[in-house]
Amino acid sequence: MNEPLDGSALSQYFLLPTDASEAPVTGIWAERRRLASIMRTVIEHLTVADTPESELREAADTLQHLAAQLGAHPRRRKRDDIADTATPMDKHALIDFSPLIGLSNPISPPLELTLDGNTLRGRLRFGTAYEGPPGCAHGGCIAAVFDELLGYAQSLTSLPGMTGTLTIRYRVPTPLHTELHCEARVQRISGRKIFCVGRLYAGETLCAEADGVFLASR
Ligand SMILES: CCCCCCCCCC(=O)SCCNC(=O)CCNC(=O)[C@H](O)C(C)(C)COP(=O)(O)OP(=O)(O)OC[C@H]1O[C@@H](n2cnc3c(N)ncnc32)[C@H](O)[C@@H]1OP(=O)(O)O
Repeated sequence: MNEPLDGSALSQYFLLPTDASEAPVTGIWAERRRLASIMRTVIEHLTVADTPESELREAADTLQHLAAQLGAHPRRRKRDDIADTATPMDKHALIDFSPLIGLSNPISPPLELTLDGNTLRGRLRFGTAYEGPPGCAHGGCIAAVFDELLGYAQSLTSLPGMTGTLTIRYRVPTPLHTELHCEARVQRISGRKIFCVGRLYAGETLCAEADGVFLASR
């Protein structure tokens, strides 16, 4: 059974977290994002800079102090995030810690998503921390981007499921420190199975393609 998908209908299900049309985030989430952004820069410097031992020691001591300070607070419950999403200013909260798109998660590249009709579009840049072959992105990191991208595309159907199978075809090496763009869409739905396809480009160059089968919840 194939079901047609209507982009305008899909867009109302999900607020994309990094959509440029969204109002700026302020307060605690803005500070979380700022901290994550600075941490990304620290990671980049750690992986590329020829830093002297004394400065590395000083940086580690400083971060150790910060880690103890941040760790002194009680853990937030996931439910707090979900409750936050009920307020207009905190609607990003549910996905802000995603490892791929989360602006409050320093391990995210981050991948920026926007919905364009039935196509989900993404932009990202891999830093040195994502290196696989010299100068190129790690294949596992590329797969993770596709899992998120296709995963979001299937979520927009309002039949959100989990990744069952993700197949990647790596066409050419994906460069680091380069603006990349990607796209995904739902190809068809058959029972609980949602079939998605996606592509990743550096400029006009097709770097990788993905096919994903997602299984909607019973
Ligand atoms: C807020 C939203 C934001 C989303 C963005 C983030 C996206 C991130 C997505 C993820 O990373 S999800 C995490 C990675 N995935 C997993 O951990 C899934 C682990 N696997 C499972 O939980 C189950 O194996 C799964 C739900 C995928 C399937 O189990 P079921 O018991 O529901 O499947 P079942 O055995 O009933 O089979 C139903 C149909 O699906 C087929 N099928 C089962 N497993 C499959 C599979 N793995 N791949 C493809 N097809 C599969 C199966 O052949 C069958 O086809 P037919 O109906 O035609 O007979």
